Amino acid sequence: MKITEARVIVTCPGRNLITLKIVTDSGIYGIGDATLNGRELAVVAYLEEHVLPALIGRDAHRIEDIWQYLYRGAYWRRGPVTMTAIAAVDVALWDIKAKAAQMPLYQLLGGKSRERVMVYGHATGKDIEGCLDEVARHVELGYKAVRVQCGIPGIATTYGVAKRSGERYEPADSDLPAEHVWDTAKYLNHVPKLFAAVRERFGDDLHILHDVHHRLTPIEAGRLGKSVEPFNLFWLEDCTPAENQEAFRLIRQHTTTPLAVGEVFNSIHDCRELIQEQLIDYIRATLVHAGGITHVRRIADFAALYQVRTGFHGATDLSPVCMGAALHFDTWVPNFGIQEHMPHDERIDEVFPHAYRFDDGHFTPGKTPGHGVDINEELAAKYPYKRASLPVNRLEDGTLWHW
Ligand SMILES: O=C(O)[C@@H](O)[C@@H](O)[C@H](O)[C@H](O)CO
Ligand SMILES: [Mg+2]
Repeated sequence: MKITEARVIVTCPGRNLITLKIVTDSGIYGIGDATLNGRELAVVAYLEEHVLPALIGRDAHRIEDIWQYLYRGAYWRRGPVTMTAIAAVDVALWDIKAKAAQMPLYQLLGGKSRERVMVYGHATGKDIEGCLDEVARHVELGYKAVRVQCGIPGIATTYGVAKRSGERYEPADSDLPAEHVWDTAKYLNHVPKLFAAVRERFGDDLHILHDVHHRLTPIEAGRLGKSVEPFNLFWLEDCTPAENQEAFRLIRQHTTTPLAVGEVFNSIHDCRELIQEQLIDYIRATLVHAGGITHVRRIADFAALYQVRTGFHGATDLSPVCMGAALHFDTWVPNFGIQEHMPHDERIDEVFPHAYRFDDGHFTPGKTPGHGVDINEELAAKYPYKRASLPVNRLEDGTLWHW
């Protein structure tokens, strides 16, 4: 089955999303997500200049060989741009192979390990009360797990909180980076009160998750983890920047609060020690940014050896193509933990018709051959690209901090 065409589709139905479409001489085509929030056109250039011309004429069934060709053959290995480009090709080829086999992708991976996939939603609020109302709405919708984020008194803008209540949270909200201000002390004094209020109102069974978004030092993360142990969080996410994997040894010495890391990782080398030393409990690296199914399957299998479970990133800046493929992966992977779910804007759902369905706090991926997601190219063309940048973050004294 020869690759005859490979093209990138750039669209912005409410936010920029990049899709790769690979067409074969059998008429079967596959699509992959190539979206890297705030750096979209870098991936487009990488694909169009350095990858797609080399794909034409290759056998679409040789997924592993093409992956190795694009990884080892790049010379300049790893990095978010390279691995997102490779991921888009990889997921499109797995989509093709599953369609050719006339089976849903999870069957090709090894069949179902579960009937449905537990997801967590995002409850945010300008203050604790506002967040509690959003938790109540998610519980009403059937979610068994909710990520809670709220504004911090004395800090103007906080990660994860929409500008206006009820609005969708979109971090890439300006042409050039907006400047946010942060104060760790105010955050550490306030956020345990949020978890206490959630437990008080919703009891012990609701899974509570929280994203620190890389902002603490290791000892501050240890202090926070210890202070919130009474609230039995499902996980504390990105509690400190994880380039230095050893930093998590210090955190682990101080707390049993489960730790999740990895949405910014793009290869197994970013998380090998974290997994091997059991410094984390959930690995978040997902298909679109970590080299696709072929590589993330290696990460998941390695994590299984150390009882680390998957907890894929699933923000709205990852397209329905990534969500669809991830849900098939989640349905198969034996060491599944949880899947992040932020509902996409209706315009995005129209551009990307999909087979996955939400019910009672869980998703099912659908049974259509492939990953079950398509793209309406005519509709996609109606939404031209518009540059959007992620914010930067400064401490109150002006120090450039982690966003
Ligand atoms: O856990 C998450 O979903 C967040 O960390 C993301 O919203 C992240 O900020 C965005 O994906 C960045 O583009
Ligand atoms: Mg996160």
